Amino acid sequence: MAQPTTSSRQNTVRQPTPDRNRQNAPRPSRDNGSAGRLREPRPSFDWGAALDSWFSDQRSTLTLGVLLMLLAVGLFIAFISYLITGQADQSVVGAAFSQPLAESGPETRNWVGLVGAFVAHVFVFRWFGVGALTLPIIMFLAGYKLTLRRELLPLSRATAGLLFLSVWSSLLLGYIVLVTDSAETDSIWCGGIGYEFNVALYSLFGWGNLAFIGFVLFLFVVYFFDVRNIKLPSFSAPNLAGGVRPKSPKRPDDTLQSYEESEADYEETVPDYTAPVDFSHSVPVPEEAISSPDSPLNDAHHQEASVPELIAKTTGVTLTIKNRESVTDDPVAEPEELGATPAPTFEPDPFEDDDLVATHGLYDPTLDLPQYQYPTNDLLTEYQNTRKAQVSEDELTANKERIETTLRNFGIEIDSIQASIGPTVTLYEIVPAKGVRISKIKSLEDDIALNLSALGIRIIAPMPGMGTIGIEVPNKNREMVSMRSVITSDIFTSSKFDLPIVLGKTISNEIYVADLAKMPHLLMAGATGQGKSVGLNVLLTSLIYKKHPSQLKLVLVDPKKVELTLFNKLERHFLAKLPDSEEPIITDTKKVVNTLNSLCIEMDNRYNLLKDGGCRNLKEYNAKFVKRRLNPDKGHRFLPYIVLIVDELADLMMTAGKEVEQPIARLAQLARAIGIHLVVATQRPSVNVITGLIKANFPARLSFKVTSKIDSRTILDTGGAEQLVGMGDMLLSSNSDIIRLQCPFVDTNEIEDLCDYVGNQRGYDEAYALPEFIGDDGGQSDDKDVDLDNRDPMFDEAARLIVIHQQGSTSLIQRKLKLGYNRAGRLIDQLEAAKIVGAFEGSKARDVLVQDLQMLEEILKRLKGD
Ligand SMILES: Nc1ncnc2c1ncn2[C@@H]1O[C@H](COP(=O)(O)OP(=O)(O)OP(=O)(O)O)[C@@H](O)[C@H]1O
Repeated sequence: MAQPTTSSRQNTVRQPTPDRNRQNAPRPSRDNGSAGRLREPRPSFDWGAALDSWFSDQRSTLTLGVLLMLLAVGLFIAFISYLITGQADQSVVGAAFSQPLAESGPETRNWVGLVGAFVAHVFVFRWFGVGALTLPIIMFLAGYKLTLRRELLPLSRATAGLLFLSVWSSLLLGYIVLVTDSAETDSIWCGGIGYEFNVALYSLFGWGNLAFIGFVLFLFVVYFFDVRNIKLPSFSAPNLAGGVRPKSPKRPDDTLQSYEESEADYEETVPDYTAPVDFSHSVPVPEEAISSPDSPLNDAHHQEASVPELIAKTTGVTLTIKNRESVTDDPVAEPEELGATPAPTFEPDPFEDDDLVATHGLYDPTLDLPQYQYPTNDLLTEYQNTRKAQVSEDELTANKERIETTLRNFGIEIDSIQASIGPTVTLYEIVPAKGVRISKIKSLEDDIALNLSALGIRIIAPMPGMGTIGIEVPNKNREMVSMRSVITSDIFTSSKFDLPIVLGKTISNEIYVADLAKMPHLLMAGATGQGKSVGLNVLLTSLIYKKHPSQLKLVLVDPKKVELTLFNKLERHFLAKLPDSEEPIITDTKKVVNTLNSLCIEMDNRYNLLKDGGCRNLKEYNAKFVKRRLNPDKGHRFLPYIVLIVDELADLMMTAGKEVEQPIARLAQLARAIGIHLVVATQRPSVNVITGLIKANFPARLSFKVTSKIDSRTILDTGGAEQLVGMGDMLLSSNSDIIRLQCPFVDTNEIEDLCDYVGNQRGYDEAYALPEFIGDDGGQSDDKDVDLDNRDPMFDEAARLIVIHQQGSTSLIQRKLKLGYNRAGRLIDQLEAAKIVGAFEGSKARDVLVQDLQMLEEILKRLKGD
């Protein structure tokens, strides 16, 4: 049987507290076994946390951001002014310290007064010359980022570049001023740094100074632009007549994400193949059009272009397109021009091109919703008077004496006993006298509990890694661990886990944060009213506080129909659902089965994507996608984590049995690598609910108080959970370690505020769509009477898309044409009726019945003629 332990494990972090670390030890004295006084370590002010919380407050960042931008504008004006009027101001600045300010002020000619003149004198005259102008630019960029939470330019890169420019321009201008002997009049342009540098070295190297300055520039270019990424052939971009490009895209980073952007207008212009293009509109191009070595399309960037753009490039026909909606109406889309063979894949993948990162920067999924604000701490209640467990010295002494007496009555002598007070229980650690067998103490568990007349005694014999025995005794007055106290803790805020969940406080008051991604699934049990729902809310709250909606999707299954309803409001941010379902939270058993199967399809799809991308797991895959190494036109996309929460497995197992068990087990077995994680809760941890198949695939298990030792064994493989004291008191078992935790408390009104806060922000158009899954009974498409005379306006475009991709999938239409599920579904029905795609075949994509665009155009013409 697994030995209980309180040791930490790989995927958890605990707040180091003095007593667990045995350094500052706020423990009772060991002398005579008498109760010691528990001393609190003196709290020291935590600057890091204070700064963090200051920066997480939007008011602070807004104030600082606006201030920085105002300062930047002021400085910029002051510097420009100094470059014009600086000669005159130099004497004023020089005299500023020797004469009253009232006299210096009016003499200043700088547009920003004496202060402007003074600051400019230092930065421009003393230091960088005209290069000082970069400083206000950097400040402005930083202020803009703080204010609007988005970047005008990548800040760190721009800062590095601009700082280099300021120093380098100073050096170069310093050289020019020196060799032209114009320091009297022009040293203001180069500043003191550049001039003094050149003066110091000129006598030694002469014109070698210039060579040095040139070399510095060379070094900068080599490293800043990382020449390894520059592919020489791409320097000579093909110069084709005609083409389209987006009119001044707002941000390069936005090329792959346009959820919040309106469609850009397009104008006829000189082709610019390096300009970012919205991938969501792009489709692959027939191979012939690309594979030819002298094809203008044989370049990484060209894959990003849309069909008409590509046609324009291949044929030389120039399109004038105001809006992409009109693309398919354009008569130039002659299929012959494109070549007849549809070949949706490219080999080798021209996307393997670092230039994309150099041009667009790294892909940032959070730019899907750039204005998204993470929830603030004040949404959670700060409970007063509940901060510390109240265990009096009398209680400690009494318990110690009773433990000692009880043990002595059974003939067990002890050397010492000491206590650590936790939020719910106090741990008495006993060092038994030499020769006492530990199994003897363990066997007396019930007798000791009886003598201490307290529920919830748990004996840990021996304490792992120590020669001691632990006895946990519940406190008379327990501490309520508020959600706010754990969410705002350093350990949680600074956690770098992929899916950090804060599970509560340990016996030694350490905050316990685990990584759901490493668990990788969690099975939760607990009799009714013991804190399971609160536990699930805590878990969800942790994730929502830490994750951006683009990084995490939740699938919520709630057969009880009441527990998770509040999370409805997160539909367009965090929730994922089946495309045809109305409700984002799944309550109906049939739908649950479909959802689980749909997740299995998502899992298979993700595995295929990983295989295509040559990655072993989600992290590697996303990292590669972020570096723009995976081509979105080949179906690659940033994959958010998916967390499936099932509140009440028992209900489902009773009604659907195997239908539920199998997909859950399959997901639990395979889904960890592709970022799908399961949290399954049940009131009834009996073997027909937590079957062997399910249990075997959930290594991490959490138990609130259960009603019997058998239940405890079912969930934890050991007793103990029946002795918990309720209200969030729980045991976590993972990798055969068992640890007792007090779950934080989060109330429904806090959840409501949190969901309102997130839900009221701008979100995606709809919930994250899981793949279609239709069970044996078919389920959808009740009326198949499709009227082809009444075709959707996007019919032609959808047909071309399907034929070019040779993939009859609704989600392809949805994604590429940016349509809702229902409309895409109607389109696919119409395409089926027009015999362009085949019939629905369960989870497989439909067959495409039309082989090439030429055939398709004939069908379309016929349809129009009818
Ligand atoms: N971590 C906690 N700290 C303090 N009190 C708690 C905690 N968790 C639960 N409680 C108390 O226990 C009550 C019941 O908790 P909860 O609703 O989570 O139980 P449950 O196990 O989900 O019950 P059911 O299965 O019937 O829904 C809460 O209303 C709250 O008063």
